[in-house]
Amino acid sequence: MKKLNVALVGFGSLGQSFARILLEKKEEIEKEYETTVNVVAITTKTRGNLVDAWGIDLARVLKNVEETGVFPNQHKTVLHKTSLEIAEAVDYDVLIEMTPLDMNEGQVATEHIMAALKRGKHVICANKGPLAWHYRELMELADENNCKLLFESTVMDGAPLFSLIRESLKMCEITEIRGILNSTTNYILQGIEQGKDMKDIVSESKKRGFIEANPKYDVEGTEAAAKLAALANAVMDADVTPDDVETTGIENVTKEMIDDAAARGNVIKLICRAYRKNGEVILKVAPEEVNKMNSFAAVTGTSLMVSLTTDLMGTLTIMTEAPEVDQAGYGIFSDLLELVEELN
Ligand SMILES: NC(=O)C1=CN([C@@H]2O[C@H](COP(=O)(O)OP(=O)(O)OC[C@H]3O[C@@H](n4cnc5c(N)ncnc54)[C@H](OP(=O)(O)O)[C@@H]3O)[C@@H](O)[C@H]2O)C=CC1
Ligand SMILES: N[C@@H](CC=O)C(=O)O
Repeated sequence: MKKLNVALVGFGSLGQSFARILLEKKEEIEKEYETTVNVVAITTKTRGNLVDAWGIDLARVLKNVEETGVFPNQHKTVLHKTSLEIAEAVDYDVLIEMTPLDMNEGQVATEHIMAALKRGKHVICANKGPLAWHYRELMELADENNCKLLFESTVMDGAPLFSLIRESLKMCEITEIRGILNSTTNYILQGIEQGKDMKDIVSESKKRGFIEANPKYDVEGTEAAAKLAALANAVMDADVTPDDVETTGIENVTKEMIDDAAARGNVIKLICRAYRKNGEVILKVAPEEVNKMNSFAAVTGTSLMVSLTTDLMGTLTIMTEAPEVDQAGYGIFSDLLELVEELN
């Protein structure tokens, strides 16, 4: 049986969701790929870190964290080491980056990823910040060190967006992107329409785990801008950052505006757009009125949709219906399976 050692950097909603999927499918991976996936490190900001070269008892850790919020004391808790030190020193094969989005140039996540790639370790990244600010640099570093940097869950949660483009749109040039890329704002807009209070919607989104650690990033459109920049860098060969995205959030959208739009046969959606103009990639995130007959109007709740306009395959639209954090967990799991297959 081969062994794949994994380090989880961040163990919040997404880290725990991925851990549950890994536990559920562990035996199936062993049967199908003759590979056992071992979690050898889990790091957090405030709960300390776990490191165990023999493999952490993930079921026990999950149970403890779910029930008490802290790690079980049977495991060695390494309090003195930061995530970066662990990324630099622990013996793992794959680092999975799941710390919160930070609009300060995607740090500290970018440092975690660089530390891993420099050591020749593969990386799965759920945090869009590093790709939004440092995509080219990170891909070059991965190439130089013969490593993979995969990031399926950064945009559209676990929907196969990047893998579809990679595997099934070969040699297609993507000339335009139009999407609803942020679940939280889509959910909030629907809540406002139903007369709910913004504070209640935000606290429900927290419980369900899809809102950012800093909810302002969702509401003010910056999370969507980071996703759009990451997507444009990865699939349009752009070299942009979220600072290049003209961004307006939904903080000023009122029930009156939504009702007025409805009277005109429209709904308000936070729309992300990227397109080429005179060789430059233009990026915009803003609330727009969308006709009720348009497919984007049917994207309700946490659902997401992206339309890719291509030179060879026309326009292709992908939608993920009512995703929750577990669909993002699956995005990480699918990246992990790609690595398991590759290393087999
Ligand atoms: N939730 C979702 O539906 C989705 C999330 N994502 C992305 O995945 C990432 C994680 O999201 P989510 O799990 O919801 O976030 P959470 O806020 O629930 O969890 C973040 C985790 O990262 C830890 N952390 C924070 N700062 C550091 C640091 N400097 N070093 C090490 N660990 C740190 C936190 O520690 P502590 O436990 O001490 O707080 C926590 O364990 C984000 O970038 C998000 O944008 C992507 C797709 C969907
Ligand atoms: N906060 C994000 C979570 C996924 O990336 C969203 O609401 O879409």
